[in-house]
Amino acid sequence: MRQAMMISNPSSGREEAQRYVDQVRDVLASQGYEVILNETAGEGDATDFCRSACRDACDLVVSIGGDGTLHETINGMIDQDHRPRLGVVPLGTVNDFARALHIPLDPEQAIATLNSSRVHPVDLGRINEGLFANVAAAGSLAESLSAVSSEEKSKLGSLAYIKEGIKKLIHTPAYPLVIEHDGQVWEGEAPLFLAALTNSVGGFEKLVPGAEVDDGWIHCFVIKNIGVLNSLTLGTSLLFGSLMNHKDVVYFTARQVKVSSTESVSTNVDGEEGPPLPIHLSILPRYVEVVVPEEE
Ligand SMILES: Nc1ncnc2c1ncn2[C@@H]1O[C@H](COP(=O)(O)OP(=O)(O)OP(=O)(O)O)[C@@H](O)[C@H]1O
Repeated sequence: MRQAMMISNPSSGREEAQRYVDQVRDVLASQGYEVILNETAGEGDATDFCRSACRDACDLVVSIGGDGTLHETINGMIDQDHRPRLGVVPLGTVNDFARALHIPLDPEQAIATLNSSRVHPVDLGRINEGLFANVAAAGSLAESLSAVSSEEKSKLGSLAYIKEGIKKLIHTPAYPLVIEHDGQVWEGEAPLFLAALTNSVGGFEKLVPGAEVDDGWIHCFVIKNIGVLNSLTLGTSLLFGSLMNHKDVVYFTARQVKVSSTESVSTNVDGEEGPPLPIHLSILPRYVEVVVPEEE
C-alpha cells in the first residue's frame, strides 16, 4: 500500500491546520494511501518527520502550514536517496512556494489539488548545512524580517509586513560584502543580498520574472540602495521597470555562491532566521517532485 505522511503545524496562519487535516486525510485515503499524521510541536519537528518519511520510503509528504513549515519539511530531505513527492497546503501569510508553483492559496482548493496526477520537479538550494526552497537573504532587512513574530505577520499580512520592514531600513547601513559566484567575484558595499530560486519572493510574484522553479539557477540580487524596494507593488513588483535592471541593483545567476563579510551579518532563509555569514549556496537541480494543479 502506498504511504503518505501529513506534516501539520497547528500554529500556522490563523491556527487553522486542525480544520484541514481531516479533509487532507480523506483526499489521500480516497487515492488508496495509508495516511500517517504528524503534528509539529516546535522547531525542527517537521524536519525530523520528513527525514523519517524518507527513510521509510514514504511515497508522499504533505506539508500543512506556512513557508516556515515547508522549509523545515524539505530540510528532512537533505542527503536522502529516497525523497517522497511533496504536497503543499499553504496556511501561512506569504506562501511564496505555493505562489511560485501555482498551487491555490485557498486551503480547500489546495487540498483538492492533491488529487492531481501532475507533478513538477523543483530545484532546491543548499545553504551551508541546510536546504532552502525559495529565498535566502543577507543584511539588515533579513534581520528585521526574522524578528517579526508569526502573530504580527498574520495581523499585518504579507505586503504590509514587508513594507514596514523596508520603511524602517531606508537609512540602513551597507555591509562590506564579498560575493564569489561561479568563478567571478563581486566586492562592494550593500545593505541587502537576495538569492531566489523562484519568481515569488515575499509575496511579490514578479520579483524575478525569468525564474523558473526548475531552471537550475540561483537568481542573485545585490541591492545597493534599499530605497529601490519602496517602489515594489504586488502584481507588478516594481512600478518602474524590473528590479534586475535597476541602476542600484546588480543581478546575476549562478550555480554556486559564497557570501562573506568582515562584519557580522545575519540572514533570513525562507522567512526564518538563517545562519550568519559566511554562507555557501549551491543549486540542487530538480531535487523534489511537487504535486501541482492539473491545469495552470
Ligand atoms: N505547535 C507549534 N507551536 C508553535 N510554533 C510551532 C509549532 N510547530 C512548529 N512551530 C514553529 O512554527 C514556525 C513555522 O510557521 P509557519 O511559517 O509554517 O507558519 P506561519 O508563521 O503562520 O507562516 P508565515 O511565516 O507565512 O506567516 C517554525 O518556526 C516552527 O518551529
